[in-house]
Amino acid sequence: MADIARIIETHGKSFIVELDEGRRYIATARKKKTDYAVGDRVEVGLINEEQAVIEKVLPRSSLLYRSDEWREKLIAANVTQIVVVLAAVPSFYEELLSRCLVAAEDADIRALILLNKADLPETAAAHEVLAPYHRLGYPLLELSAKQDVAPLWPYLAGQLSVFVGQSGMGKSTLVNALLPEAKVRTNEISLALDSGKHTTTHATLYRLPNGGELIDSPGLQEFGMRHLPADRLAPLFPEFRPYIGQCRFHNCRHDREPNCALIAALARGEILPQRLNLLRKLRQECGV
Ligand SMILES: Nc1nc2c(ncn2[C@@H]2O[C@H](COP(=O)(O)OP(=O)(O)OP(=O)(O)O)[C@@H](O)[C@H]2O)c(=O)[nH]1
Ligand SMILES: [Zn+2]
Repeated sequence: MADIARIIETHGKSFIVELDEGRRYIATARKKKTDYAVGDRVEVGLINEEQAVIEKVLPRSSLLYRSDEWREKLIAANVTQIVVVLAAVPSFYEELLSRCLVAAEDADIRALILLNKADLPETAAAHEVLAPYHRLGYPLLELSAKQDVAPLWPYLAGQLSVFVGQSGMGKSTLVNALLPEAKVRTNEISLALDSGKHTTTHATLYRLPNGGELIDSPGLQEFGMRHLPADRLAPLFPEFRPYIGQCRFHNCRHDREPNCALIAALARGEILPQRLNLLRKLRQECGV
């Protein structure tokens, strides 16, 4: 009978899987075309004390992935929350945040906007930029990973959270502060699996002392969403939902059409220009 395990680390085509009782194995996929993500529950065949083969993936409650022109890349499976780590310095891409929020809506999971480096004086200006997103209904938490991560604990309890962020936002500092036994980060198996590669691009799942779990994913610079059908995009912006179906043309691109409900809402100051622009951009990326 096959054993059920969870993927807790991904290293390219190699994985570390953990059985429910806690035993860990290095695993590879039976099939050539691997499409597994950290957080996936999988059926495995055990080869010996250290190695296993992944036979198949079990149904996922959620899946986060990104796609550019050429390929799709899985970010994490079965997560219940995406934590977008931002900081005032270096500056962050507001559009990347918005894309993460759209991805969270699509995956039907929570999103938390985390403004790190609150000890820096530039944080007040960054907070101003983020306040409109908070008004859309997304929680916004300000803290300093270097000083105190305690305010974050209540948000993580009972959730499987994936931390995403651009390089330099302090994601590693944050994860290390949440995991006092940070030596797990550089366990020997992981180092062996990464050897010979220029960068460590792996994602890792950690258990937190308060019952939550977190996935530390590689730095995110781009978030392509070509996989989303154009007609499904607008509802992923919660503040656009009241206007959907109100445009004159049912296939409105919300671009230059007359009697577009979103353009009218923008003119009345009811929606943000950068959000409508992102919707248009995502539609264009889909080729519509
Ligand atoms: N002032 C201040 N600096 C911080 C804080 N958290 C992290 N930093 C600094 O920000 C820089 C980047 O932190 P990292 O944790 O390496 O950032 P990262 O997001 O993991 O970036 P990559 O490793 O490039 O993916 C480091 O110099 C940290 O010391 C904070 O709360 N306050
Ligand atoms: Zn329209």
